[in-house]
Amino acid sequence: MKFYSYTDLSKDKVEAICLRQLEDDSSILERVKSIVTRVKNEGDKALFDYASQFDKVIMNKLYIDKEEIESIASTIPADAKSAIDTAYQNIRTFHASQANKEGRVETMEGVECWRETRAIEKVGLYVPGGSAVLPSTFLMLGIPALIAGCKEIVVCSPPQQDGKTNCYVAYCAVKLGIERIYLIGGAQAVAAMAYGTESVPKVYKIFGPGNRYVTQAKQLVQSAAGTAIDMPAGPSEVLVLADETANPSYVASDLLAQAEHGADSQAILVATSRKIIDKILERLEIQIKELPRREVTALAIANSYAVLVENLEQGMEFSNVYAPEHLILATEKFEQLIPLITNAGSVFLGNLTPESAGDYASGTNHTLPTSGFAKAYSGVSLDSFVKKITFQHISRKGLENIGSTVEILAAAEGLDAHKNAISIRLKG
Ligand SMILES: NC(=O)c1ccc[n+]([C@@H]2O[C@H](COP(=O)([O-])OP(=O)(O)OC[C@H]3O[C@@H](n4cnc5c(N)ncnc54)[C@H](O)[C@@H]3O)[C@@H](O)[C@H]2O)c1
Ligand SMILES: N[C@H](CO)Cc1c[nH]c[nH+]1
Ligand SMILES: [Zn+2]
Repeated sequence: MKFYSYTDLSKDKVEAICLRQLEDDSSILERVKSIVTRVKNEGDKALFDYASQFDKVIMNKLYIDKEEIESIASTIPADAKSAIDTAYQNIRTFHASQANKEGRVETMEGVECWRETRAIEKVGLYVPGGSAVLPSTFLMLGIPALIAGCKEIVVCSPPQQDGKTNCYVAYCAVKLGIERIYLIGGAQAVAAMAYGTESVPKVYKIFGPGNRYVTQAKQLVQSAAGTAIDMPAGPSEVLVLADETANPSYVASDLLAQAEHGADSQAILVATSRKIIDKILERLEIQIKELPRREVTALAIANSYAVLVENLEQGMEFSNVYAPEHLILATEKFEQLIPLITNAGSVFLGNLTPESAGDYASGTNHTLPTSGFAKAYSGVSLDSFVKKITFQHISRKGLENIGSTVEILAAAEGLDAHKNAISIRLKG
């Protein structure tokens, strides 16, 4: 892990180390463009070919239906079933609490404005399944989609070696009432949902995290096909801000938890003394040896760094520039830092709140902006699955009250037809 001392870094250098761009980003874009174009032009045929090329599976059908889903789901071990049930309940409770009805507002006497919520009718959910299959993501996307009332929910997830999905994903589908899973992964899944193919329905908005192919494809179809996306939710990352009250073993475990997602993940340690950094890295070296995914985890750690800061406030200053997907405040003084947070996807407070709890089961959503997009995007929530439509109603009294304001502003813009739409009513 590289090391920096914050006070020695220029502003430009801080910006530079916060960039998540990797060397081959432009080649990923070219590859994704060609995949998306082929799916758009050739539909299912391209999907079958890509399954064989990237997922190493020969598929004779691009999906599994209710009966097969139920049969796969029935093989789930009892403890996993009950863990999914608990996670489902917590995620449902938290997301259901986000459904706030707004009232009507009278901005002037007789001028009433309000918003009504409507579900996005057709949504596409991407459940990652490359280096690890993530049924937890299925819950994170499926539950708010159901609460919102989305009518058509299309689900894509890469085929596993047997050309199917696993029992955990299948059980999530049963719980969510999803009757078809498309076994398609990567950029080709995103393209299929954006343009539609013979088998895959076209959707209005695509949700879900994924590797750099998936994330790049979502950004591409947003501009090329006009498909909305939740946000760029790419390779996982965490920034841990630690002081002398942190537990080094806990911090090491949190850094490794995100690093194990993939070689392009990042785990950033920001600490108030060199001694704390050394202790945490010592623990990390011990823990990593025990991990089954230690090789890929080590690559992510090599792509990560530690930053020495003078105090927690300076640590927050750095964190806000980095804008982490996950921010862990490994300090007993977390309360005083909350007001200083301006950019982060999801925040974990204190020494007993591991980020893994949010990944699976506490209730918050784990689909979050990465690569600095937390500066402008929120993570997935119930809001992501709905549109807020504005309404207004103006009475005769309201027209009299607002009329001249609109007429004068329309005249100022030289738009007489706008002005007339008021004048004609005032006269009538
Ligand atoms: N930001 C978030 O909210 C969040 C949440 C969960 C997971 N994640 C991230 O999601 C990612 C999941 O990645 P994954 O790879 O395990 O699964 P994935 O499902 O995102 O990608 C697998 C697919 O990538 C495609 N692919 C693989 N190699 C390719 C190549 N060389 N060219 C073109 N396409 C290729 C294949 O089609 C394959 O099906 C991880 O980076 C993880 O950190 C992020
Ligand atoms: N940490 C991921 C979000 O970046 C979510 C996840 C799913 N499974 C385990 N972790
Ligand atoms: Zn995770």
